[in-house]
Amino acid sequence: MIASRCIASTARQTFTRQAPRQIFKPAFISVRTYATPTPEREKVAKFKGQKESDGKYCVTLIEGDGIGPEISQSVKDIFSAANAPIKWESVDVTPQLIDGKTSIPDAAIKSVHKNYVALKGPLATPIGKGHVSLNLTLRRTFNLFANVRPCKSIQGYKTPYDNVDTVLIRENTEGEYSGIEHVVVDGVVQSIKLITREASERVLRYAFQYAQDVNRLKVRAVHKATIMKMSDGLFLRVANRVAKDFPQVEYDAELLDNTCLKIVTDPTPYNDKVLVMPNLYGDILSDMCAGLIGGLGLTPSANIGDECSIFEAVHGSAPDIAGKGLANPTALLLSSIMMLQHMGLTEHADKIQNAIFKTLAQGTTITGDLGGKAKTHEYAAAVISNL
Ligand SMILES: NC(=O)C1=CN([C@@H]2O[C@H](COP(=O)(O)OP(=O)(O)OC[C@H]3O[C@@H](n4cnc5c(N)ncnc54)[C@H](O)[C@@H]3O)[C@@H](O)[C@H]2O)C=CC1
Ligand SMILES: O=C(O)CCC(=O)C(=O)O
Ligand SMILES: [Mg+2]
Repeated sequence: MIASRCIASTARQTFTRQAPRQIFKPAFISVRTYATPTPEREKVAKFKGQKESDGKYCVTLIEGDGIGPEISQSVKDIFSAANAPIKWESVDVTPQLIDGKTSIPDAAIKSVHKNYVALKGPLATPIGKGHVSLNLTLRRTFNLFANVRPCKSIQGYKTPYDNVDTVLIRENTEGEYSGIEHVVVDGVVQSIKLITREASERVLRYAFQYAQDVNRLKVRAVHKATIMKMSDGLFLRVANRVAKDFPQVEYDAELLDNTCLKIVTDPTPYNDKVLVMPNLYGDILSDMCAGLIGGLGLTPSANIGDECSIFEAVHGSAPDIAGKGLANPTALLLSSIMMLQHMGLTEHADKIQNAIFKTLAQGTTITGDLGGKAKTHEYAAAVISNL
């Protein structure tokens, strides 16, 4: 049911050659390099939310499962200490199964539509309970077609590579995540990877526009069209065609397995590129890039749509450490920085971001995943003291 709804809604969309209306402008990956607005960046639409009478913006908060509430609390505490003009509107997204279809409660949908932005903790996907991934459902419900996943080395935290600076843009609504699976006969199942020209074009245009917008003028499409000749073949053909509309952006393509090999051997050549790819490849590669800089506790992401956007960490609900105060809230915090930047609240973004990086560089109050002993709330308190 979900899959057919997705196909139908994709088909209804009018194909457009214009740039997507909202381009996320990343402070996290670019605070020094891209601080100056350029005419190109002025062209993109601004965040549509309005300040309320108390001078604050209302943002939907989905705390999530597992470690979600703990790391969300850190964000709330730090935002409050930093006097960030944000008012949180917590919503429940416990999935409802109606006629075999996973749906988000209406109140949550209304809240995100009203506020245009949401911050989201991780959501566990129940296995074997009839639900498709709630994350995927959210991305489809709000048509969040591009998932921007930057990954940058943290000063003071030593990893095999000192200078990682990757940006990955993942198609976020279809591909291997379409959820179209069925049993052919007992012992034989089929899972369909759905690729459409419309969704491919939409994310590819976004990637090229993004590259141009942040002056990172190389786009590389990552694919496996040698094997998935029709599906990845279509994605690649669309990439080749869209590239022609962005002559100032250098473009090439690379096979996924080769990208994996090269990026873990030496990530440096990827520091000037925007990687764009179908859904599953982006899911896997983004965890791999997180591994290059110290793990999933550090990597943020932005799910971008034309109407609204949801910011979340790359990681999941971490059931192995949930409820123990061991989680690193940095990934969700950096996602909230991306959100502030998206909303044009750059001063608050910079202030909180600097405190996070200072705390990590000091290295005295860091969480266990980074080799420290601090509990989640102790790390948050250290960030607050560095504000
Ligand atoms: N966007 C989302 O909401 C995502 C949800 N999930 C869901 O999360 C659940 C658990 O998935 P897993 O495969 O265990 O992946 P996971 O990302 O939750 O955890 C993988 C490993 O990284 C560690 N880790 C993750 N975040 C951390 C943090 N902030 N601080 C310290 N350590 C951290 C965990 O302890 C675990 O050892 C599943 O139900 C999955 O479907 C998975 C990925 C993304
Ligand atoms: O929805 C899920 O269960 C997993 C999602 C995921 O891995 C991701 O967003 O990176
Ligand atoms: Mg993932």
